Amino acid sequence: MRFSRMLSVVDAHAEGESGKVVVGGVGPVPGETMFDKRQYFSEHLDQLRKLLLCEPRGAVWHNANVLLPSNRPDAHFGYIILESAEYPAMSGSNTMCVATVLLETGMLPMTEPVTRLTLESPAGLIRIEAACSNGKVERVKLVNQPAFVYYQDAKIDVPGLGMIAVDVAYGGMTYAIVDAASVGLSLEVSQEAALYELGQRIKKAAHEQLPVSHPENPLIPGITNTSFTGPLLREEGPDGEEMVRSLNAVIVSPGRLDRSPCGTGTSARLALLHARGDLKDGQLFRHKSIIGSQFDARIEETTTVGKYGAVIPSIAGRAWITSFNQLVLDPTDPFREGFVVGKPWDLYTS
Ligand SMILES: O=C(O)[C@H]1NCC[C@@H]1O
Repeated sequence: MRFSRMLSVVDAHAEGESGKVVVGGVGPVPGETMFDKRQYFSEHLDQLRKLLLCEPRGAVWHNANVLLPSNRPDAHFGYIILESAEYPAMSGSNTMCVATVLLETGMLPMTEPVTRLTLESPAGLIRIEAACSNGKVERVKLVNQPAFVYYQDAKIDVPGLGMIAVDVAYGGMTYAIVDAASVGLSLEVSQEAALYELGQRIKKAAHEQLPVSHPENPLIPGITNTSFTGPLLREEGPDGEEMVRSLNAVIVSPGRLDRSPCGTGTSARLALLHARGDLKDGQLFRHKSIIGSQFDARIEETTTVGKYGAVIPSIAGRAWITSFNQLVLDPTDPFREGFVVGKPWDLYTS
């Protein structure tokens, strides 16, 4: 059999969120930066995203990352991020999967107890500290690109809900952040259908009523996620200092729960907590997902992005390799771009 496509894929997950890492089979992608390559890929190679993420090879809860050589001398590797309805500039759970796969497969050398590396994401450089022991990456701490708040306590009119208050912040993806209780929701898996449906309705209304544009890159997508948040709890942290703890449930397009606590959503929330004075620089923010997995986050520095005050967040979590696959496309396969049943998987146009 002569296949018309073959991709070498290492499947992984970070705190429960899928993150396939394509380590071979794509070939060179034109573009100077990873953002340039992201643009080229979305315009000329989107069939591969569908092959990886759509049925029968993928599922709506899958994400994929394509490893590429970086043109930056200060980056070990680059990667572009493929999700069900967009090519995000950055992704926390996906970055943890990429770092874990690079080190555990030997594509990059592992040093113990800590390996430091730099990856080029479409959003820019992501510095990584991987805690390693006996060949296992036990924890990935990433320092994200700056996160900032577009709108605080903005009112939007949501069909079927009326006027509600939302915050809008960027942390690598752009989030409408809503207090779950304020719209009658609780952060439990039993509420997933309501979370999906309302999350999609809120993000659409926010996208239409609250214009956003990243000051350094207007091509970065607008609001594509809704983060439903729980209350802030203050208690003694593992280092004896006060930490802040909370829950969140992120609805990723086209409408499903992020299984992880969402690294870019946590980054966006960190910017909001800083703007509200609810979190000190360096203070531990422990963010849990609806399945109970957790990321530990901190404000590493403060900075500005255009006219916005911003924070530089660090996010730490764990990832595991789950399988090694050769994904192939038989030229007689009628679904050369996969298929979806139900919700349209159109790329989100901001
Ligand atoms: O952790 C994150 O940032 C990602 N998780 C799925 C959606 C986001 O890209």
